[in-house]
Parts: sequence; structure tokens; C-alpha cells
Amino acid sequence: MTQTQLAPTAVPLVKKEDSYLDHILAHAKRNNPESIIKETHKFAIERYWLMNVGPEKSPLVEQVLLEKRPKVAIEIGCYLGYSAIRFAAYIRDTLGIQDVKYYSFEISEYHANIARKVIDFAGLSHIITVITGPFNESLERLLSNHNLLSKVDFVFIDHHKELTSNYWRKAGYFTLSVTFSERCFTCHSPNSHACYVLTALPCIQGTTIVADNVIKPGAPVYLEYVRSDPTKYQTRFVEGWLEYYEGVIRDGLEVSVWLK
Ligand SMILES: C[S@@+](CC[C@H](N)C(=O)[O-])C[C@H]1O[C@@H](n2cnc3c(N)ncnc32)[C@H](O)[C@@H]1O
Ligand SMILES: [Mg+2]
Repeated sequence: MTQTQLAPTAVPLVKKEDSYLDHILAHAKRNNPESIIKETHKFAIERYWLMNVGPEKSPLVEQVLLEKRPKVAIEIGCYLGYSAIRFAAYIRDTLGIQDVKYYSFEISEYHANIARKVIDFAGLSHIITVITGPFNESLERLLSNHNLLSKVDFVFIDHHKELTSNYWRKAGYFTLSVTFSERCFTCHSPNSHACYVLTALPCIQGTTIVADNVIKPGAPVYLEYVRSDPTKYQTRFVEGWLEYYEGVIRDGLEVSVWLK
């Protein structure tokens, strides 16, 4: 068979996350988190939607960081490293906390590998540790190997199942009031942020927990959990917009402080 006969549809498919890495390495500045964030927004708007916390909700999280001034932070759901880079750089550079440690849990080896490359390019590898595996298993490992989690003072919960750009294209954002059917990877709860996350963490008085996407795709069980006992959690809702759908699809964060 000749080359010409083989040719017709042999176009290699490049995953959007690989294109993202290429874009960052080609267009952002090394050791410059701000330029990586800027180029991420450009990519997400001009090329492919990305499920990072995005330009509108991030300042709302940063406001919480400003109040909390964490020295040890963890996040569940690293994806390509956007929130880890943005928040770790904010804590170090804007808040001046040079010795901050930021641990980011990521179930997908593929996502984690790209995130590590972007984090290295940002010059933040000594601050951010990406831990591969399902959050609950990684947590158990960390709990038995180190005393790390007894010191956590900020938690960012953002591990809902991937909402692919295909999904968005198929649904069209005008029909998105239809309930999402994604399930948590770990506990298979139909709610994106199952409350197991909080019950699995050691109770640390004063820890601030920010949960993303509590409206889209939504986290009713989680909200019921943190809102049900005011002696356990002081909790508030912060309204925002879904990442890269600002002014179109409502979303929000739940900010909770663990009281006891
Ligand atoms: C919404 S993305 C995270 C976005 C990221 N926080 C940001 O703003 O840049 C969710 C990520 O959580 C990961 N994930 C899902 N379930 C997980 C679990 N049980 N443990 C760890 N990571 C998980 C997914 O693979 C995905 O990369
Ligand atoms: Mg999110």
C-alpha cells in the first residue's frame, strides 16, 4: 500500500492538555507565575475551555488567603497546576510568606505530569508538591508517613470530574440547567464534592476550607454537611461565575472555617 492510499484521515489527535503545555512553554515567561496565569487565560478563551478555577473566582479565593495567611495549604484536584501556581505565588509574593508549602493532590498521572512541568517552569517546584493518586489514598499515606496534615491551615476542594469541552459544546450553555451526572472518582457519590473529604481530614481547629463549583456542577450534599452544624463550621457562600463563562453561568464558592 502506498503512502497516498494510507493518508486520508490519519491526522494525529493532540489532547488539549498537551497543547496547553506547548502553549505555556512557547509563550509564557520562565519563573514568572503571573505570565503563566495570563497565558492560561488566553489559551482557555481562544483555544480550549479549561476546568481551572479561572480569572473571576481566583481573586475571591485570594481574599480568603489574605485573611488566613496560610503556611501549609492543600488542594484536592491539581489538573494542570493553575490554582496551585496562582495561589502558591500569591501566598509567597503578595503575602510575603516565603516558607509556604502547597500540596496538590491529583488522581490522573497524565494531568499531574503536565502540572509538574508547568510548576517547574513557574519556578515553584520547591513550594508546590504534586501528589499523584486518589486523594483519600494519598491522604492515608501522608497521614501515616508524615505529620503533615496536622498543620494544614487552608484546603481548596476542587476535584470534580472532568467536564470536557465536548460536553459543553454538546450541551450548549443555554441548556446547562440540566443536572450534571458526573460522579466523584473516589467515593462515587453523585455529588461532585463528597463530604468524605472533610471527614477524612484530621479536625484542625481554625482550618479554612474553600470548595469550588458548589453551584456548577453543584455540591448539595457537601453544602448540607457544612451548613448543618454551626458549632462545627462557620460557613458562608461567595457568589461568582463559572470559569470562562463569566456573566453567563452562575457558580460560587463555599468558605468554611472548622471550629472544632
Ligand atoms: C477542576 S480540576 C482542578 C482544577 C485546579 N484546581 C485549578 O483550578 O487549576 C479537577 C481535577 O481533580 C482531579 N481529581 C478528581 N478526583 C480526584 C480524586 N479523588 N483525588 C485527586 N484528584 C482528583 C481530576 O483528575 C482533575 O484533574
Ligand atoms: Mg473548580
